[in-house]
Amino acid sequence: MSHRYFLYLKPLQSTISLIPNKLQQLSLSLSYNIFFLALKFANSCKQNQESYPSEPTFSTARMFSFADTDMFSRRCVWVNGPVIVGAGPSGLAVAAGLREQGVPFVVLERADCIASLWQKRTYDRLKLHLPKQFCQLPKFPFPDHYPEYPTKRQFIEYLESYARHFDINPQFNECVQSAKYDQVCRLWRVKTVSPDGSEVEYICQWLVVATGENAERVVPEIDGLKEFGGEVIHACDYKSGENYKGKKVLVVGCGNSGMEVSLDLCNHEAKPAMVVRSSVHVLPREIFGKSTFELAMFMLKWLPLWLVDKIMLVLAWMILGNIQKYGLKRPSTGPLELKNTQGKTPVLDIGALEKIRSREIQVVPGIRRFSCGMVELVNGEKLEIDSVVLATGYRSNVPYWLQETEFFSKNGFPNAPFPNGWKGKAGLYAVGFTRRGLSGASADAMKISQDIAKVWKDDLKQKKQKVPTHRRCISTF
Ligand SMILES: NC(=O)C1=CN([C@@H]2O[C@H](COP(=O)(O)OP(=O)(O)OC[C@H]3O[C@@H](n4cnc5c(N)ncnc54)[C@H](OP(=O)(O)O)[C@@H]3O)[C@@H](O)[C@H]2O)C=CC1
Ligand SMILES: O=C(O)C(=O)Cc1c[nH]c2ccccc12
Repeated sequence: MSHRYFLYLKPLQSTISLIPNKLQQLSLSLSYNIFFLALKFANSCKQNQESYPSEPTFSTARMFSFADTDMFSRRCVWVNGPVIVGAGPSGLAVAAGLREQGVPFVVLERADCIASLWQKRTYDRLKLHLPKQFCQLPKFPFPDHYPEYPTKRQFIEYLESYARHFDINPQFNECVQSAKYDQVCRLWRVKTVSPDGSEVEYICQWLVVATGENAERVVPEIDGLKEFGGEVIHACDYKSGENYKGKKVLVVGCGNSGMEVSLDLCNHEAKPAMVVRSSVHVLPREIFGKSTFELAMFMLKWLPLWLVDKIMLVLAWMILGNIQKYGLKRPSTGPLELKNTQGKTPVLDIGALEKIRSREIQVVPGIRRFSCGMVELVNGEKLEIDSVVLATGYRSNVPYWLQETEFFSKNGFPNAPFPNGWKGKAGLYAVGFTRRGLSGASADAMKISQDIAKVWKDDLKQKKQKVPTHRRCISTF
């Protein structure tokens, strides 16, 4: 189906690659002409879209490949529609919305599969900890038989079927190195590199950043970690506790990852100690049989955030008791306000607290330094340990590749506070950076696909109108 739209100008490329080196320099000036010719060509094809009667509703983005300026080493691809960077839930949701509205697109993905965070960087026993209705993407619900909290496998299968349903076929193994807006041609230039070293430049009118809040692991520098000598992994490489039986494992961090890794280690008869260096909100996953998250969202419809926070804390205290005595100090800011202001997710307890109470998970304060086979804590206590799991969180990687400083801040999140962080200038969009989980990503995705589709359709209408006018002109002569 896509063949008709992929026009690789092979003859041009091979002709040029035969030109000797000196002449290649000369032809650089020509290449801009080639570029604009290609743009014109692409635009005229867009204009003639209605002349393809058999065009499927699910059309692939038309891409025109031609020789590029960089000594012709990099293939250049014109994308007649948006480029979406990232094939996680956010990127897929935008792609689905565009597909529904007949807007072509290209999805670029550095990994060799969709949703690589879920497929490759999560542990085996992971379950979504929000109920399924908050985790499904637009226009395609979870299968009815899915449980309230789908497993990682079920979620991945859902995403695979989502991509299949909307005929989304990302360009895998293409890692975006840089993206910048070209003021001259008023288009985005997105450069990718593949594992074999081949490079491609995509040129497009719209750029959708869907690389996520968790694109890179955070690995803190801790004194003496190099001298430790034992195994040190990040939580994203932790699959299960089966190889840790009987081992003393230091889990650094007490977010949802730290808690769930510690719990999994316990369930595999390992001996975890979990570092809590500051404070943490722990809430039960359910209150009186109802999801805590759902309850909070419901209350937020009627009550101010500070009051919902107070109610949540009273309920948490009633159900969990005083957790301070186990070393789990609560932050002075309420759980929802903390999530909103600092992006720090409260822990939704799925059993770790029980293991903390029974001392199967030991809670320890911050780390002073590591030494051979040992860790020294800030209270001076020394522990012998076999392994370390760094559950120290994730960060966005946008500043490393997007050459733009107005819309995105240095931390890789949009500057504008929710709900304004989805749309920048010059066709730039961000999806899945609202710190509101998958439902936040879905809401962004719907706004973005509608916004782009509107311009796309207006453009098309204008061009359609131009054609008959032109014909009329001819007929009067
Ligand atoms: N089942 C599910 O749905 C799951 C969802 N998640 C989600 O994934 C996201 C990421 O969670 P997570 O990986 O836990 O990351 P978080 O960023 O939530 O937590 C990182 C933790 O590491 C601690 N930390 C960082 N550096 C150090 C250090 N040098 N010494 C000691 N502690 C340190 C932080 O402490 P401090 O607060 O003091 O900085 C914090 O407790 C969250 O949104 C979470 O909800 C995660 C796991 C499971
Ligand atoms: O998992 C995340 O990162 C989310 O943003 C969603 C989320 C999980 N648990 C929560 C508790 C309060 C607010 C949002 C979340």
